[in-house]
Amino acid sequence: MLLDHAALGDILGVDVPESVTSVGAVTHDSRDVVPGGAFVAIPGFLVDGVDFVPQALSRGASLVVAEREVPGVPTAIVPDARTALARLAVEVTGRPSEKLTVYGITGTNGKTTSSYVLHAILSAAYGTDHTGLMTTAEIAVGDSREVSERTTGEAPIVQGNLARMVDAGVQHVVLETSSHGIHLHRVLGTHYAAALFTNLTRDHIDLHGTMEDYYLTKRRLFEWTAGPKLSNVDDVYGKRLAEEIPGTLTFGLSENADYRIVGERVEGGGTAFELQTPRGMLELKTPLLGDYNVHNVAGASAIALEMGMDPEVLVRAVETMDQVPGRFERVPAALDHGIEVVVDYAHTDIGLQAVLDVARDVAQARGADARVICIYGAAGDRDKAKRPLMGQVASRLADVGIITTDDAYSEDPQAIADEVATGADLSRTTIVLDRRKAIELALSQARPGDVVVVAGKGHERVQHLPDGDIEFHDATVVNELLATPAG
Ligand SMILES: CC(=O)N[C@H]1[C@@H](OP(=O)(O)OP(=O)(O)OC[C@H]2O[C@@H](n3ccc(=O)[nH]c3=O)[C@H](O)[C@@H]2O)O[C@H](CO)[C@@H](O)[C@@H]1O[C@H](C)C(=O)N[C@@H](C)C(=O)N[C@H](CCC(=O)O)C(=O)O
Ligand SMILES: Nc1ncnc2c1ncn2[C@@H]1O[C@H](COP(=O)(O)OP(=O)(O)OP(=O)(O)O)[C@@H](O)[C@H]1O
Repeated sequence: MLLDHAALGDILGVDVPESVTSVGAVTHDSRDVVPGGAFVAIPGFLVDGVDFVPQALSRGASLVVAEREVPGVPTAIVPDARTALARLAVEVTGRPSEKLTVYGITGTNGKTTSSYVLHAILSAAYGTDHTGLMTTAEIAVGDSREVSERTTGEAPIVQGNLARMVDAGVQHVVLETSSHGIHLHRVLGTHYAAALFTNLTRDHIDLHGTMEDYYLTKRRLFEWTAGPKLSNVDDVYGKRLAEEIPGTLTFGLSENADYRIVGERVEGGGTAFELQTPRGMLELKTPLLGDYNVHNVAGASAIALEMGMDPEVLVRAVETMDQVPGRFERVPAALDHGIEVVVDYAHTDIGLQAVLDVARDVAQARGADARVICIYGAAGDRDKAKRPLMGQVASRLADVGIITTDDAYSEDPQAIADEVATGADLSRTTIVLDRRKAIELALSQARPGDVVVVAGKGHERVQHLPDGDIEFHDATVVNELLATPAG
């Protein structure tokens, strides 16, 4: 949509240089500028967007927006560049969220999984071609899927994707909404029809400073949402959210939950439970395993029901949904070899504990001698405190541990592995830095019945190493190795 000079002044609330007649696109990245588009210079954490104004102009930017004067360049000077970016992105794409039903999902854990459950329910009700998804793992615009780069992209990405969805005839969209997304105004101006809160545990303190700020940031999604709001009452912050935001309903194990989980049990390779709803009881079965996934399924179901979903359609959708990419993703080909191989995104001690608890249940169901073999590692340039804790958890919950390289970024993979190993039981742990070789070792050691957990990278397709990025997708590598005759 073309924004003229007057519209630009209204949107930005500041003087726009006289020379600017109109703008047809907006970006915060000089490399993505198109002729006639606006470039918004964000003062980043590492570099300042203003440094890239010359490149933006050389690519044909018709408007520069920044928080300070850019010498020699007519600039719209705004108090907050990210707010300006979001406002321009919403308007230039024609306010797409107002033409869609957008479901926002936030929380520390379970956002992606809950998003996939809700997407499966919506797809069953309205058709995959009328349903969209934006998550850490994938972006789905109707039937077309692409790999996602971020949980919640910058405003031009979010609004651009929503606009693509409108053009493609999508009506219902699940938008995984991170606290970065809210704090950095990536979703500002997005019209949410419904909101779901999964839980809140310690994370992202580098961005928020305190848990209180982290919570209040997530709470804003609920302040923006006029329609149905669901919160996990079993979580301390979820309970608080329901108390603080009028009209918020709850789900969980608690007796007082509006949507109450009862009778959870492992059944037919998946999980079954009853959901007591304000309008009667639903018998739900899901292929997903693990206590936490019962909460994810319950929350997604509750929000869908509050939005008027047919319960029968919902029950069928939950039962037949596909695996979530990289979240306890079972590799089918492994079963032909008598073993179970699971790829999971767990990249913290807490995540590792959750996945290994479920893996242990699966192993026990496969036989008294079945072992859990865990391949894991910690990322570089990130929280170092978790490294020995990951070693401890893996040694406590797995029979065999193989420490390997995750995304090392600029750090030495051997040094990271050594730090992880300080927490591990070295009598049952090997370090194999090459991730492919580590997986190969685990598969060669696995005996019939064993469960192999490949933790850390989940759906991701690139490994970031000090020498550069390489293509690496755990499930693909597992399949390749399983297809290679042992030699
Ligand atoms: C810590 C953090 O949030 N960093 C964000 C920040 O990066 P930065 O300050 O280092 O800045 P920069 O990207 O180097 O550059 C500053 C500006 O110059 C621009 N630039 C840069 C280079 C160039 O050639 N031309 C150009 O115009 C950039 O587009 C940017 O606008 O500003 C960038 C642009 O807006 C963001 O992309 C970047 O997110 C980074 C990539 C990131 O990974 N963020 C993570 C932590 C994140 O957002 N995670 C949450 C989910 C977390 C979860 O739920 O677990 C998410 O929603 O994904
Ligand atoms: N409801 C939940 N409560 C606690 N832990 C969970 C829950 N759901 C998932 N997990 C754990 O968190 C991991 C990541 O799950 P998921 O990707 O759904 O969460 P997320 O919030 O989207 O995180 P990310 O944005 O990092 O992908 C899972 O592998 C599992 O170990």
